[in-house]
Amino acid sequence: MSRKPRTPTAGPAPAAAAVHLAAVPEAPTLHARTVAIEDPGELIARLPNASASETFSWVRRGDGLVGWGEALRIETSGADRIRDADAAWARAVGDMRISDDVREPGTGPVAFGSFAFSPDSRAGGVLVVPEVVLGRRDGVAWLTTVTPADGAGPPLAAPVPDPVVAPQDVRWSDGALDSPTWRSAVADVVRRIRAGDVTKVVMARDVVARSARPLDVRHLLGRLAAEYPACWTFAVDHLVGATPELLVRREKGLAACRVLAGTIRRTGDDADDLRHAAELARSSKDLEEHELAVASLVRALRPYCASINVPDAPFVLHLPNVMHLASDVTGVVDGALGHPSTFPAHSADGRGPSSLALAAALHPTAAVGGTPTPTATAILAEAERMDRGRYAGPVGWIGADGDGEWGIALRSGEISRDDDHRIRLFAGCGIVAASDPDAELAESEAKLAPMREALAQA
Ligand SMILES: C=C(O[C@@H]1C=C(C(=O)O)C=C[C@H]1O)C(=O)O
Repeated sequence: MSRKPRTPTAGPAPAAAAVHLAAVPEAPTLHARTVAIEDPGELIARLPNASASETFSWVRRGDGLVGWGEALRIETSGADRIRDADAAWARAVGDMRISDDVREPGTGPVAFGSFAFSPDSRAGGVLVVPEVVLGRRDGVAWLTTVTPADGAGPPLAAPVPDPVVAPQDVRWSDGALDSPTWRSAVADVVRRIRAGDVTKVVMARDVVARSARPLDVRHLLGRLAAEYPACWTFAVDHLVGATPELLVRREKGLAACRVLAGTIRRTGDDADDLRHAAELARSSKDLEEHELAVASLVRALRPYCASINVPDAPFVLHLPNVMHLASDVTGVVDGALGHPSTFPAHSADGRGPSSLALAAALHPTAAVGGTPTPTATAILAEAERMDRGRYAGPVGWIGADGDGEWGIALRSGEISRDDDHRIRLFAGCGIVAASDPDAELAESEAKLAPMREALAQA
């Protein structure tokens, strides 16, 4: 983990504070203030034109959070990247002055975060507290500002944003592997599964897009939120996407996870799609893949929960591009089970680990790694021949009491830090003994569709 003071930007924004595990005496105390506001309209439409590293979103069906600017940044790396960030956040909120008139999940200071899939990735992990957060939930709207306690901060009103810029002349190129090479890598993995080395391996691929104009995160967010309202449309530190999969939400002592595994493509014909949905719900290949994913999630969640509810059978989640087998698993988080809260000051009742500590315990799930996890992740790292970066890692937000929501960063892309015209998109598929490499290539294309379409000009 490293301290990273923000590079100063123009305008009246306050200087960013930095934090690490030890006390940082020179860092200014931050003041987080939340006030109720009139309905701001579409949250994403209120984002100003900030850089990709200072634009934040976590929006579903119009509710959620958007943020901009950077008041505090926590960077981590290695195997403990998620737990270290959780501990640093607990300390940071302990040092803040907080005034919160609204007291809903997502009010008070929040940190948006994203973490690399692999402990070995150079992408590490990050939590950023924006200078301004705009939120809405069930008809209640609020604005939070985070400023040095002794300084003047941004005004307590959302700015009028400037026009969104669409991409132009987008050119596509291969990522680490071209399609035929990825297809044969999948065929090799199928052979290893049939030989009994492993049961399931999730194989991902990347493609690269370059726009003649710099990419405007708000364009991508707007398109994704409009087309995929059932997904969580996110932006954190250059990573942008709309994921249908919830790694874990923790709210008032209850954990909720949405596990997806088992996929078919949409045809565009409703009657055909309904027939395919029924086939998906009966397909032994997909049901087996799904059961593996649910069982591994439940195994990882059990040590933290007094009770867990697992549905008897999955439902079919219909998205515009694909349909998935889905299970919503819930659990009552219990701090008395030997995993006390990381937030003692905020959870004196011992309500157990924070949302981020739970994310650390659950990542990587079988849905994005495979089964058994250690063998599967070793095989995928070798077979994919790329660093996944933050794709398929936890992405979401955490509040001052440790509650928060963490999705799995799927259906997403990472805007290059060196070239804001360039974005790398990712998609993966669960490979089992019965997998057909051609069908998996087509499935990966269907999973790339949301981001490919969001990059379209008009
Ligand atoms: C890995 C991805 O998706 C995952 C794999 C799925 C599958 O193989 O059926 C379904 C949903 C996700 O858990 C992706 O979208 O990149």
